[in-house]
Amino acid sequence: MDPWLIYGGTFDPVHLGHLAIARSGRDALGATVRLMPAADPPHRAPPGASALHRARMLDIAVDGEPGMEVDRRELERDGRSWSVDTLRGLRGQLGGQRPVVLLLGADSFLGLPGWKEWQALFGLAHFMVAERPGAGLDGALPEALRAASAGRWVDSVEALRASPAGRVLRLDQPLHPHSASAIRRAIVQGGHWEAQVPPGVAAYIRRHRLYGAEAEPASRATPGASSQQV
Ligand SMILES: Nc1ncnc2c1ncn2[C@@H]1O[C@H](COP(=O)(O)OP(=O)(O)OP(=O)(O)O)[C@@H](O)[C@H]1O
Ligand SMILES: O=C(O)c1ccc[n+]([C@@H]2O[C@H](COP(=O)([O-])O)[C@@H](O)[C@H]2O)c1
Repeated sequence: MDPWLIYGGTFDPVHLGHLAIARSGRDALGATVRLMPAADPPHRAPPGASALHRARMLDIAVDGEPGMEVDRRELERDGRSWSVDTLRGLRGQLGGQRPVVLLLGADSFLGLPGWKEWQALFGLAHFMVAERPGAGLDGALPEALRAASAGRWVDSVEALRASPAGRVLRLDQPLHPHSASAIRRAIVQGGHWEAQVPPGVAAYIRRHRLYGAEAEPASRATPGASSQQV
């Protein structure tokens, strides 16, 4: 059965690192990747942009990307966006046999023991983990996670296809330096940030003055150019 690949995040804002690992996950698994913005993300400060803006930026980012979709299921229910609730809902929709793969960064995976009902997650989905600068997997697992993931590590996507849940795969991909908090900081401080997000997302951030961004200076606007209005 074709795996269901889901990539949850705050995406505040979506950046090129997100898109790169979404593409890697999609290509490795040969499955559509569904980027799922959290409405009310647990374990972090409230996002700088509303869920509506974050989802629209994702729409812009995936536009024209084959095999990439935005999944709004966490925006369509009330309350905090606990992953265990999301995955149980997904299981209700897909049944128990279809492989479900949760794509996430290594920093998120290392924090798994802090997630709601985290041990139950292994019964609901596989994990595909993307390392990032400062968050590798070698020797870094907290003891509870090391114990819970022992015997679950696999080294090929075929093993993810072969069962519904419970395996962990390190995604083979180059490291990407981008981070949403660094981008938000650069916007506030007047630093360079636009090249770290897709051009349409940069335009959207300026148009809506998100994160304290200034509207694009008139001198840089191209007369007659039609930027995509979303
Ligand atoms: N450059 C990256 N490489 C690998 N994984 C990443 C990268 N950026 C984000 N991720 C992962 O994508 C998921 C969603 O990330 P999130 O939306 O929180 O962005 P972020 O850049 O980590 O944001 P922040 O800097 O605000 O924490 C998380 O699992 C995170 O670990
Ligand atoms: O369910 C939880 O307890 C939980 C705790 C922390 C993070 N998550 C999920 O992990 C994904 C990445 O989170 P973040 O904060 O790095 O954007 C996103 O889908 C969150 O909802 C989920």
